Amino acid sequence: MTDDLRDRLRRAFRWTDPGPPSDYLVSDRSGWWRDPVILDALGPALADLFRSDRPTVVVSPEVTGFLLGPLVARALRVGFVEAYRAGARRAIAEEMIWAEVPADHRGDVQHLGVRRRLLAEDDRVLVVDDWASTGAQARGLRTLLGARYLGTAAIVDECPPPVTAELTIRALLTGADLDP
Ligand SMILES: O=P(O)(O)OC[C@H]1O[C@H](OP(=O)(O)OP(=O)(O)O)[C@H](O)[C@@H]1O
Repeated sequence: MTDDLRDRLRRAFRWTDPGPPSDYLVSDRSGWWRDPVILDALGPALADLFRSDRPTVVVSPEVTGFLLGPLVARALRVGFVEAYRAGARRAIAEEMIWAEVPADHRGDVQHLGVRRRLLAEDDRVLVVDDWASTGAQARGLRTLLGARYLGTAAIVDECPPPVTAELTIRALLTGADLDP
C-alpha cells in the first residue's frame, strides 16, 4: 500500500510558478487533500513510521499540520494538540509553552506555542507535518517538548541527512522524489 501511496502522492503534486518577481517554484500540495484515496491512506502510513515507538499524543504546527496531525492521531488512537504560530491569531488566554523556531525556509524566526495543560510530563509526543524543509519546525518543537519528543513524521523530508538523523525525521518521500 505504501508504494501505491508514494506513486499517488507524486502524481497529485505540482510545482507552480508564481511569476515575477518570484524566481522560485512553489509547492502545490492541494491535490493530496483532494484525493480521497490519499486522504484515507495518509494517517495510517505516517502513523506506521512511528507506531513501534508508542506515541501517546500528536502535535502539529499550524496550518497544514492542523489538517494532517488529526489523521495520524486517529490512526494511532491518540489525541491531537495544536502548536500555534505566534502572531497568527489573537493571544490564547491560558498558560502556553513557547519555543523559538530558528530561521526556516522563508528566513523568518518564529515562535510556536502549545497549551501547557494539554501535555503531561510523561507524554511521548509524535510531531506530524506535511513537509520538512530545513527542519526548523521540528527543531523548535523538539526544544518545546524536551524529553517528550519522539520524532517527526512528514510526507516529504528534504532536510540534509544529518538534520534528518538528528531530529529523527521519518518521511514517505524525499525532496528528490518530487523534483520538478
Ligand atoms: O522544515 P521547515 O523549514 O520548518 O519547513 C517546513 C514547514 O514548511 C511548510 O510550512 P508553510 O508555512 O510553508 O506552510 P503551511 O503554513 O501551509 O503549513 C510545512 O507545512 C512545514 O510546516
